[in-house]
Amino acid sequence: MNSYPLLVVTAVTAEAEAVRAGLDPGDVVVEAVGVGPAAAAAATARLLAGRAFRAVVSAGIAGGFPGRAAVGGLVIATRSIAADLGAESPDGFLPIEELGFGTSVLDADPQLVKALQTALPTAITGDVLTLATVTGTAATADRLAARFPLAAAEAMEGYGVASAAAGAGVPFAELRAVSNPIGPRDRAAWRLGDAFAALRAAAPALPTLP
Ligand SMILES: O=C(O)c1cccc(C(=O)CC[C@H]2O[C@@H](n3cnc4c(=O)[nH]cnc43)[C@H](O)[C@@H]2O)c1
Repeated sequence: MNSYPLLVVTAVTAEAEAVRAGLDPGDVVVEAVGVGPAAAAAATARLLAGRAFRAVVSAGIAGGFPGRAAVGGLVIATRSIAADLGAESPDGFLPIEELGFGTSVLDADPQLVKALQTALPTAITGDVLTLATVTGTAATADRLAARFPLAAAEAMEGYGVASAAAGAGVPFAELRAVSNPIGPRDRAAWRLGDAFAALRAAAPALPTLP
């Protein structure tokens, strides 16, 4: 492990506070960087340009694919995938790879994934989708589940944070606590308290990351 601090970025302050509540002061730098991939990428790039960090973790709450990730549970990303980066066509969605403009898939650092798995043995591991629009219908949920058979969760920042990390040459990981099932929008049913409690309980694993 190098001596630089770990950077943990969340979307909103409530997520950052849940992570900080599980840490000793000074263990890790935790910053809220905004909602969505663009805000997350821009703010993370700025943070990485201003100070040396040994790694960056995108952390926060997420939707879980029913039958793959339970509400209140944790998901460690193997890959962060920009699921809506591409083009629609009459024959279905065309990812950016098929348009010839780069990649929609960014791998998490294998050493960070392994360290998170060791420290958080009850967490599940899978792909985490990044979307600019929260899924709110059964049809979209089913379509995403079929397109991404290894996806356990969706959130709005991971791919943006991963892009900034790749640009800075810093290892990246994503850790999510599931607040709601992915499907028909029912904001009142989001279990924010359970997800924040899971984030807080997971936080002591963060300073152990290489
Ligand atoms: O309403 C509140 O009190 C509140 C407190 C803290 C956070 C929120 C958010 O809405 C956070 C937005 C954040 O959550 C991720 N997220 C959660 N569920 C999903 C989902 O089903 N699909 C996509 N993203 C989800 C996302 O990363 C947002 O940045 C509210």
